[in-house]
Amino acid sequence: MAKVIDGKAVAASVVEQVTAASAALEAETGVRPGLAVVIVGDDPASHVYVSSKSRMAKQCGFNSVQHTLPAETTQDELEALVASLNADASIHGILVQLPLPGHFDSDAVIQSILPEKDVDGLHVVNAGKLMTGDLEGGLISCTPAGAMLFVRQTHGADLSGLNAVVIGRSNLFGKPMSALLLAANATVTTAHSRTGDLAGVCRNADILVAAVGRPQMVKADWVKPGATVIDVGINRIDAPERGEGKTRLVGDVAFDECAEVASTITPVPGGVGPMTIAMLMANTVTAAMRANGLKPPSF
Ligand SMILES: Nc1nc(=O)c2c([nH]1)NC[C@@H]1CN(c3ccc(C(=O)N[C@@H](CCC(=O)O)C(=O)O)cc3)C=[N+]21
Repeated sequence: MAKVIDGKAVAASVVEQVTAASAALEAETGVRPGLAVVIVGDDPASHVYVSSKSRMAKQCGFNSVQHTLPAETTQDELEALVASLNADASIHGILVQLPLPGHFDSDAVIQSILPEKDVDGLHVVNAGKLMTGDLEGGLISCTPAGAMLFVRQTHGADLSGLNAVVIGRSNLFGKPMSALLLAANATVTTAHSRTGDLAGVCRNADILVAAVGRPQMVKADWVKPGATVIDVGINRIDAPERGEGKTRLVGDVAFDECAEVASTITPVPGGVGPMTIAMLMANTVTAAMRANGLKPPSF
């Protein structure tokens, strides 16, 4: 049976470091890190995530502000809000919760955020810094940054000689994850829905990262014996065994069977999810310290 990574515990230790850095910033400059979270529309799942982000921000000692806009908000109105947050010196991090309702040009909204306040790491400037190996100068997308912390805890900082396979190629996760693994000297394959013999490709992986959005798709015979398996999927499926109409969260990995083959594996829930929020806090304190001429710790 594989070692199961406790994402909540690792996230708690990151949050502890963030809280200390935030207190040090405030003691030295009188400035509290400011995080603005913008949510448009009334998707209930999004509201759950946003409230846990606000709660965690307060726990870190941040000034946390939430802007809740109606679903009918226009592109111009949303970009005007971002512009006012860009100009607000008390705000160091801006997160626009995705997905936005269908009538928005999400990319235009994201690119309107100042790169130094883009705590999601989605601005082309931040994506470009990551792709060109400048890991210290920009802000890195929270979920891959969190997944990478698990990888470092398991394998150390140098992945020389190890094969890593990332299933998924989104700008939010797959591409930055592949870039981080490559920067750590892994030999990286970015697999996706059009990959041939996906199972065979995955069986080569010493580090297998699944971000496909298909419940329990990765099976035991896709996993190299002794591999590290990181599950980035969050899928809600029916759970009639829990009672009529009940659901539960599962990842993209068939956990029980893969845990028999892997040496280390992350659970869902309690794996990458809590780390995403912790790394958002880390990016916010990083942005606030840089804005005030201090060198942030490395997380
Ligand atoms: N601009 C933007 N940035 C994001 O980072 C972003 C976003 N939009 N939109 C939605 C997704 C999703 N996301 C999650 C964060 C934490 C958990 C999390 O903590 N999950 C818990 C379970 C939570 C539950 O029980 O529902 C866990 O995995 O243990 C999940 C999902 C951030 N996202």
